Amino acid sequence: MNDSGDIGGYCCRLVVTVLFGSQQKRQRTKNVSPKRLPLKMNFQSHVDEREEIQKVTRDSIIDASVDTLSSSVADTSSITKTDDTLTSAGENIIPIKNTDEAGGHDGGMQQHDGRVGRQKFQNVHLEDLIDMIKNAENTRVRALEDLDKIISEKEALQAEINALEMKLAETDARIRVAAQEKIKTEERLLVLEKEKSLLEDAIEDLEFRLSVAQKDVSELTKVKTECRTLWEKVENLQELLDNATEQANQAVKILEKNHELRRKVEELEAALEHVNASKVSSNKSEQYNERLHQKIKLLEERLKMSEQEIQSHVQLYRESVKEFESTLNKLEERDKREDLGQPADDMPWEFWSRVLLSIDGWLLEKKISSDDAKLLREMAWKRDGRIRDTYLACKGMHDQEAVGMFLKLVSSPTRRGLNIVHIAAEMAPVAKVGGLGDVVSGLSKALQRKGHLVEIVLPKYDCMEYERITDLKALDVDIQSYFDGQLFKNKIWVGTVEGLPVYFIEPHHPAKLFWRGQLYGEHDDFKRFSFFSRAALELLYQAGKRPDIIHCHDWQTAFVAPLYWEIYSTRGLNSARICFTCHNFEYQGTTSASELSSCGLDVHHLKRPDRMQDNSAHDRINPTKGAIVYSNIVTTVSPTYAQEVRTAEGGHGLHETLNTHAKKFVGILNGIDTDAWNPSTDDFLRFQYNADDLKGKADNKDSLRKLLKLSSSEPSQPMVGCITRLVPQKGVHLIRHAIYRTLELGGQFLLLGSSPVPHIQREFEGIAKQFQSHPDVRLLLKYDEALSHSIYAACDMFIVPSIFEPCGLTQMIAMRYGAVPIVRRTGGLNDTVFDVDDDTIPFQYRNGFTFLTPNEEGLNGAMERAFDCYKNRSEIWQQFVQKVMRIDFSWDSSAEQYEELYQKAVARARAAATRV
Ligand SMILES: Nc1ncnc2c1ncn2[C@@H]1O[C@H](COP(=O)(O)OP(=O)(O)O)[C@@H](O)[C@H]1O
Repeated sequence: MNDSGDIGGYCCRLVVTVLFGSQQKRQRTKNVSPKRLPLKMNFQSHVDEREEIQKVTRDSIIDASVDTLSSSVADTSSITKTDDTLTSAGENIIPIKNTDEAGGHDGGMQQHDGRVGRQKFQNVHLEDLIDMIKNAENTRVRALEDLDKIISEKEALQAEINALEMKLAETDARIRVAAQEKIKTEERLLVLEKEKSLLEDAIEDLEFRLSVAQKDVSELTKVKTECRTLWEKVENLQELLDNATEQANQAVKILEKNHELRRKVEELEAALEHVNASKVSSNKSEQYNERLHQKIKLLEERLKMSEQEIQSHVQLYRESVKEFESTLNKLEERDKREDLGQPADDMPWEFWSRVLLSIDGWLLEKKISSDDAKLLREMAWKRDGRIRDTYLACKGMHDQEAVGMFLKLVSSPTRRGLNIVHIAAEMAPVAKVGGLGDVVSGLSKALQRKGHLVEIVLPKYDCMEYERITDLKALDVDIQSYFDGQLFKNKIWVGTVEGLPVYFIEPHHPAKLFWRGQLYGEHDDFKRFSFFSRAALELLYQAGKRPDIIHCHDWQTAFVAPLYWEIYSTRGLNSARICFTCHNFEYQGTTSASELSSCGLDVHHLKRPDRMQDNSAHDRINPTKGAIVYSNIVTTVSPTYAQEVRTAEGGHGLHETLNTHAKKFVGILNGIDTDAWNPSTDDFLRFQYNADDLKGKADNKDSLRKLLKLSSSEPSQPMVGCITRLVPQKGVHLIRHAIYRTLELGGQFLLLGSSPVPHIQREFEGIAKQFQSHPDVRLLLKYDEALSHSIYAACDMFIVPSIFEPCGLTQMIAMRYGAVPIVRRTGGLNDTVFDVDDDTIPFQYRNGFTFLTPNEEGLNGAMERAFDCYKNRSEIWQQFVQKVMRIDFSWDSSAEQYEELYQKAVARARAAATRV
């Protein structure tokens, strides 16, 4: 068993050796690239290889069998030697026995190999031999079977290789096709690029045509706008014509009066003659005679004056008619051209050259001034449509007439918007104490929207809201202005506030005039603001500005009016007309006369009853009075207040002055800045809301209650608000009473305000302390813009119980935020709030609760009616809230009235200039 097993093991090793060798070869074959070996050669090598393997295997087996047989036969006792013998049968067989032993016997074994084999062979039994041969034969058969398997595997691999080579060939072919296609694609690409560049050219061409078309459209729009402007002009002129007709009627009346006067003179002369004839020589008759002469003289003077007046009316009338006709002519011309569809810039260059030559000709012939010629030339260079229209309209006219038409282009009041400069001490939101600040910015914004150039000059206070000024910067220039006999430097800062251009003046004055931590209330306010007024005019003068209107406000800048006419107009700053608005006649800025000279005004010249002397204290001067006397337009902030101040009770001593200047005095109701005061966009509010959706209002009320630690147990508990300066004018005793009355009526009360009057401030501090942890009352004695917005939004009712009120803004703001006003019927309150129960007022205008008598009973009545409606007729109240929120309190219509006043003043000035 052992022997056969050994031989079997040997044969197995042999097969393993053969397989191993063949596998190595297979691996080598696999690694050969089919590309490098041609297909035929490859196949041949496999055949050869197969034969070689079969041969080698056969030989090896036979040799091995014989050798093994020999060695087995030679030494059956010593099986260990078999391994040494086997080593010589094949290089690939690994000896199992110790190699040292094997090595030691190597040489000797080879020498006597055959001899020993034969000896062994003779000793072997035949049966064993046959078994061995059989075994060897079996092994050989198995080896051959394995070989066949290997060969068939190899063939399969070869087939795979062949298939891969086929695929490779196919891929090569595809690559070739693809290369050809690539060439074709490149050709197509070239064609497409050509097409693209053609398309680009076409697009460029189209864009060019589009831009031309857009230009045409914009020209058309321009023409339309101009047409609209011209129609507006016609309307204006129609108005002028109406005015002029009225003036003419007046002139006729004056003429009639004149006739009457002349008749009387004649009668008197006749009487005189009669007296002379009767030769009465008594003293009495002489005196009578004298008086008659004086009367005649007086009457003749009056006659002369009224004739002059008539002349000026007639002159104005003629000018208006002429202007009207010329505008009409222009319009007709334009209409004709527009009918022909002529575009605005369609005039050939030849045309513009002719226009320029005409202007030059008139200049050389001294028919127009060089300034006018410059302006007209500039218009012609710019191919201005107006100069083209005028030129066309002048065809066939005499030179004189044509020149007149052209000059109107450079002096026409409707030629452009006005340049309006406000000089003021306040401007919301950067420097605001009260309504004045709101008016300056609100009116300016509205005028700016109407196309006017509006600029504002303010002092540069240290305590301004600087973060509300955009692009604030100091100019690299100092403006020197006169004060107290010397020149002081002023640094000029510029920046925009609410989109308006603002100049801030910072005086380099040792008294640090505007570094006081507050706008007003300083002991030297007169000095501070007279300095500022002068510096502001100096700025306009040195900047070479030619404003049409300089608008000054309240006594702080009232000095501007006399300074302008007494000093600056004679220096050349004379293009403007002065408008003065008094926001409150209670504050007039009177002071001892000597102080006036500091700003350069001549006290002796001005301290006169008809100029700046105060009407009650004759040793004092009154800047407000000075502005009334020296301004071309004087306004106040509501029609009712304008009436009130013309009475002895309401005029604060200026009623006579106002009556003397009644012709130029008018009350125009303030508006409110509806952008700044808008509950649907107000950033100060936690919840925005509008008339159609009032939920936000209730939410604001709730949130403010929590903020101020007021009771919020009853959401519908009415809240009454009041935001005000605490000064006697505002009815402080009624405000105080309203707090208690509100509690009695079951409401909550909120007061935001502070007082410049120490005893009032103290009194309210006491009340605030009393209610400091009350669930229904809170007094906030400070100025707080953000909080004011929250209070307007949270309140259901708002009280303004003023003793007098020039206009009042808080009632209008309150209504815009849905708080129903309870006000005293005075001044602007009378013009803005109409009682719900007043049958004399059309229903649609009724918007609040009013009372007339400024006492507790009066206020109680209005408050009780308001509470009753709120509590018992909630649906009506809701509608009421929506109604007041929708009222238009914008500046639009008020700005229009100012605009009209400005235009008329400017037109009068120009008419006067042409007469001169
Ligand atoms: N304490 C305050 N905090 C915030 N704003 C106030 C305060 N007092 C008044 N205002 C605001 O000042 C303006 C008052 O204008 P107005 O009613 O014309 O009164 P006046 O100009 O007489 O002070 C309003 O815009 C009001 O909201």
